[in-house]
Amino acid sequence: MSNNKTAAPRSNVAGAGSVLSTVSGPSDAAPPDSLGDAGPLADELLRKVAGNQALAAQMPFNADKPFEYGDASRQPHEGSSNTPADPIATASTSAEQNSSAKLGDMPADGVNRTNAPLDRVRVDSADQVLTTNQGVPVADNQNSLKVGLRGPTTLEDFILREKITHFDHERIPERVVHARGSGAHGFFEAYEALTDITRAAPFAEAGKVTPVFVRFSTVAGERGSADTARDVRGFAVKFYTDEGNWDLVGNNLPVFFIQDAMKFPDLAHAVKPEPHHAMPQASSAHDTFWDFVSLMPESTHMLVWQMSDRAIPRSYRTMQGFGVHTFRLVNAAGASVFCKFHWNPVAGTHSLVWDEAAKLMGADPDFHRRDLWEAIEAGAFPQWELGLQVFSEEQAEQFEFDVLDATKLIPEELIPVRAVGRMTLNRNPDNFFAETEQVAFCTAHVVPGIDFTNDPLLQGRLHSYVDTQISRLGGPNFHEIPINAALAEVHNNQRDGMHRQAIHRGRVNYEPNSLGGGCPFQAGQMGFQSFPERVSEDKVRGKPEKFAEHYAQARMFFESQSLVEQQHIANAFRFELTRVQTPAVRARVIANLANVDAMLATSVADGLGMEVPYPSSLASNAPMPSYPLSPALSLLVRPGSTGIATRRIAILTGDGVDGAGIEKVYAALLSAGAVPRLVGVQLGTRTAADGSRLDVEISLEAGPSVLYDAVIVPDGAEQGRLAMTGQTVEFLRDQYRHCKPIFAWGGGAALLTAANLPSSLPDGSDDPGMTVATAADAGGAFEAFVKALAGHRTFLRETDPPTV
Ligand code: HEM
Repeated sequence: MSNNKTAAPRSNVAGAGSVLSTVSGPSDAAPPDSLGDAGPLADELLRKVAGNQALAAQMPFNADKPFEYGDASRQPHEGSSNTPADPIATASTSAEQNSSAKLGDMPADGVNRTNAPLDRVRVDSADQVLTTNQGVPVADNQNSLKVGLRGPTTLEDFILREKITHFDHERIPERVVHARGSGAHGFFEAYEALTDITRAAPFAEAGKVTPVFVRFSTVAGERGSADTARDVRGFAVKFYTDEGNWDLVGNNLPVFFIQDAMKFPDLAHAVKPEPHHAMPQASSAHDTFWDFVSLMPESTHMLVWQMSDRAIPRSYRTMQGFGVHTFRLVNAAGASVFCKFHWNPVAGTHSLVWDEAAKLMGADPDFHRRDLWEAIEAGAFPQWELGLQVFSEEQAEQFEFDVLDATKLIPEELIPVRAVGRMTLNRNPDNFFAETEQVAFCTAHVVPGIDFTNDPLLQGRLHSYVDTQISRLGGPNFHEIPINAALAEVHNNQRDGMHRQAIHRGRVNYEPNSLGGGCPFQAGQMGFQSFPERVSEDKVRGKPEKFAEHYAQARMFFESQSLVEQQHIANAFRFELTRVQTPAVRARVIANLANVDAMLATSVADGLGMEVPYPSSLASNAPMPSYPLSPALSLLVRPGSTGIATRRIAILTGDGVDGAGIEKVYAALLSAGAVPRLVGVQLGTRTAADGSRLDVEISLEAGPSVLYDAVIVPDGAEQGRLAMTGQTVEFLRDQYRHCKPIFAWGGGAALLTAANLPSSLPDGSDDPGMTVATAADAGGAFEAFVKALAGHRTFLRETDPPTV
């Protein structure tokens, strides 16, 4: 590496002058030759960063600038430049960039409906006098009232008693399922009017904007459990529509374990910690879960999904969402079609690998919560397209499966997904408890234009949610909690109950009446009208014949996966069943898998040291349907369109590194929206080879490999010495093992050698995720690294069992 301090800056980095001025090293330091040949991509990125003071301010090349772990600390939630005080302004900017929508357009009455229910109740206590809950100013919040300084505390001390009493009652029951979650505000914007198929308000016209609140969750773990457990993720969206709240309470998998609500309590009991010792936490890898599902072959399709990488998403931002059930859409004329709802992430579908997910549970149990929060704070607003699969009842009758069976999906190749709008999450909650914890979703919350089908799982859900919320939220009035309150006006004759907030006036709380002006009146045709489906059947307990086929779609799903995804599924079954102590349970699961795919059953059985048992008997005599492969079911077909934005990159930094080279790489990554971090053995200032100083932002101990999507090992004569620290070697080996892009230039390559990382793939071919360059070639190599980063991972590195 050249460190020519007297040379003039090279022309291709001259644009970075304003950034370079923040360097605390010698003022005559010139950019090094190594990255001077950074190439057009890096040049363009550097030009961007040079003109962007906000980015420049994030550069860690000034020893006086304090840095803390976490991006949120750089962009304070309140009043940050990325979080305008008026979220409508944010929404406008974002929407204008993404479409022709006019989100700034307020209704004629000028009411900001996006935040109205929350604005009413926001409290900011800064610079205010401390009071009791009765508004009495508190003179001393440090000392209780005593008889003498060393005497007993008086019962009279109402200030102490009020404070402690409130504290004693601060916890409410957690959700019986989906207890662990994270929420965000945003808006949905329709691409076009869908009035031909539904009168639902969000689809009334192109560009129509509807505020939303979204809560993502895991299912099995308790409220304080880790985010990256292998689990289904909840994906619940509350649309605050002009005609009341519509809750689309979905998951990130399009099918479910069971067909009938009757079995839901059993399913939840089986997967939750076992009742005698309350273990394991947030894990399906235990006997009671697999015992139950092995006896419920209808769960087989869902199990293959749950063992897939979809159950360990990289981020909430990179997972799909599904309404799961078949719903009805109804237009103003009363005509109805069936519909399945899909959310497709603009950032693409990306997942963790299991070893990484397991390590993340310790390294950062809040990994997904933090990721969502930081992305929104940083202005990288997560987005999803809403897609509809619309089909008629006549079409449904032709399908080989029953659309009322939630263990089946409709292949996209059979009914295409039509993109109808986009959801953007652009504001974090102000208060976790008030918003994310108290939000109450319910499948029964539909609006005119959306209706139910007879799916027996959905029908049970219609009851369950409000029922549980009455106990979780302490009575029947939780619809008045601001996060749950409709933006549409609410008028009815319901009164009283625990925690009633509204003060209804007048003597009339019944209808019809003549004393209150007859109000509120019924809306008739304007109101919600259930679709008048004709039903004429015997009352029975049972299921239709098509519900009895449990394996064909599981086979379609498995065989539509790429080889690496198939291997991950087999490995996940092996892991979970290895944790199962009862051999008969393992055998039953594999007997069910034998009906899905022989390779899958054999692979899992091999992994458990078992023979493949005889396939379990089928519940239906009808021939098993044979579905064509459905390529849309692979995660790999949705790379997304946000490039490397929000990816986290560790730059291993020791003394004697190529300081100017690091600075250029850092600037280029920042400019592309990525999140580079200088990672070192410990915090403090490092002196680069050119004498400039670099502030290590996080230590290897506090910022282990799993927190990063990629690693860069810059040039430096002493970089190889970093390998003397076990943490560095572990860091690099985990990056390699988790198939992440690795970029080293110049002396940095010595560290890869010291960590014993293979230089080629197991089959001997070049590893596209491993970019090693001489100092002179580093610029071009950086582009290759960025390409690998956009491609996420190099799964071809994987061996089973791992050799690294
Ligand atoms: C009969 C079947 C089901 C029953 C009885 C049931 C019941 C429940 C209950 C009691 C809760 C806690 C609600 C609360 O305390 O606010 C819940 C949460 C949730 N359920 Fe279900 N569930 C069922 C099936 C499903 C299915 C099939 C899906 C996905 C399509 C789903 C998605 C969710 C989600 C996303 C949440 C969390 C909502 C939030 O973030 O607050 N559930 N479920």
